Amino acid sequence: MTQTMPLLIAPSLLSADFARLGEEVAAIEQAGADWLHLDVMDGHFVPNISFGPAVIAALRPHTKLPFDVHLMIEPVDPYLEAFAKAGADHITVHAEAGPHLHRSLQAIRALGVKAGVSLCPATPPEMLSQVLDMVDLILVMSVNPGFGGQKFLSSQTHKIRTLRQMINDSGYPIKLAVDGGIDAETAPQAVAAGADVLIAGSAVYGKTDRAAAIRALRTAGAAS
Ligand SMILES: O=C(CO)[C@@H](O)[C@H](O)COP(=O)(O)O
Repeated sequence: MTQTMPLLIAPSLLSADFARLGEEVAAIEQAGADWLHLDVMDGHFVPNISFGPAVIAALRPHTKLPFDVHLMIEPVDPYLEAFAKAGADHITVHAEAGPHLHRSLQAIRALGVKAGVSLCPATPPEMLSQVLDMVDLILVMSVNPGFGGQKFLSSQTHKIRTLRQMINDSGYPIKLAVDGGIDAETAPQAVAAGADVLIAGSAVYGKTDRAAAIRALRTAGAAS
């Protein structure tokens, strides 16, 4: 499939140097990123703990990039307001976290934030058929959530394709993001299947020249 939508690159802060987060955020804007992806992990929904709203609020003055906050936490509803106040532009929740996805999406939009929903590798795309009118972003996990640096699961390309079709059929302007194991080798598969946002941790923050890493992803995506 030829990419006709603008391809957005969202580096994941999870692979940044946590001792220098303010500088790492500013540097990625300079390097040409479109969004900053912030992975929030609770040690319960996923087997890792990252950071919470206080860190996000502290980083907000360091960049004008949209903050794409991915909540891998359960429960999620009690924390939505805190992440909106911290400066999130998008809040993505997991369909598997529950208890009521519809209610969570309503709450995110009521806070004036764009609403996203993410699917783990084992979750079928049809789970989203009843909420397409309520989402601005769908995030397909192409690894099991919890850690950076894992291998891209090619099995997820079929799901990306199905979701692209569902989005096009719906007529809603929903972004389709892919997250996990994205690099210049795997980006073409994700984009060819219909992704228009590439989230990448180690392939950007893991490199010394982040601008070159972002360009490499754009070039790879455009070549799909
Ligand atoms: O949400 C997650 C992991 O749970 C991702 O955002 C990873 O942080 C992506 O890292 P790489 O696979 O690109 O290194």
